[in-house]
Amino acid sequence: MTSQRKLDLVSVVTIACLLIVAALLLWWTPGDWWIATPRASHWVSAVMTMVTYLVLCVWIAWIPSRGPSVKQTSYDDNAANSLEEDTPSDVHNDAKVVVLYASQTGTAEELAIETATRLTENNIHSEITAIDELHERRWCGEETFLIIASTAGQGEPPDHAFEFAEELMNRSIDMTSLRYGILALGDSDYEEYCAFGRQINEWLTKCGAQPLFDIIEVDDGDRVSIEQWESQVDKITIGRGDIRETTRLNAVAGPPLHDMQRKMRDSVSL
Ligand SMILES: Cc1cc2nc3c(=O)[nH]c(=O)nc-3n(C[C@H](O)[C@H](O)[C@H](O)COP(=O)(O)O)c2cc1C
Repeated sequence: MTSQRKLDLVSVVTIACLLIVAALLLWWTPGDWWIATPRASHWVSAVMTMVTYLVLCVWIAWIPSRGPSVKQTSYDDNAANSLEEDTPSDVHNDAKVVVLYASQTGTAEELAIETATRLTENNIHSEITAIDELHERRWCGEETFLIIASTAGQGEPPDHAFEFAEELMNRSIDMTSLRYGILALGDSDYEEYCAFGRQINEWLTKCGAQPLFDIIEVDDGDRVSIEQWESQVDKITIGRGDIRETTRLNAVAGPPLHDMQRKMRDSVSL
């Protein structure tokens, strides 16, 4: 329950209690209770009480507009967001992180969901989407992308990202407003180790995007690299505590795979 709801509930309960007390007093006082015209001093104190009450009501109603505002962000108002004084230096003025994934057998997608969950726990807005489903113009916006990309085939992108790699990644786009981090999944047994993640990194660098940290490569699910990624994700902060977290799952992103499913999948891919 939000604090505003709690306040509303307290107000309702208080008013109900006062009404009950008033009814009891009315019932308890027999006969005429308005026995004489009040004295002037009583009128004065009654008027002062009323004025004080009204002033208090106006003051309480005014408090929320002075307090910290809840920032609602949308893609269109990113430019309007301004750096706060307490914003850490490696952090951006965008209150949302877009988690992109390219995945053949689900590991990158699963890690994307975990990353978005982590961001949500850190009170950061996030959005998950497959890398090829993001609208083209988003790549030149003032955004922050966390990209988790695996390599398939012989150094190729996963199937769903094939066209994206062929079309968009061959274009030069102005990405100077974009900040990004990449987690490249691969297996050093393959000649083209983490090739697709590296290609994305190269493309973004060429287009002028700003890396938040060096590309992190994960060799066959290496836990240490994933923990390194998690600690980088934790460093992404907006420096404000008043932003409500929302995670939009644009993609057909099911729940994270259970260990058993993962083991089965790994044994299939071996
Ligand atoms: C058929 C196949 C081909 C792969 N080719 C490569 C490759 O060329 N380079 C590489 O670094 N890893 C390669 N890998 C390893 C995957 O990138 C790695 O297992 C990754 O974690 C899979 O992530 P995903 O489930 O999101 O697709 C390959 C894996 C499979 C099953």
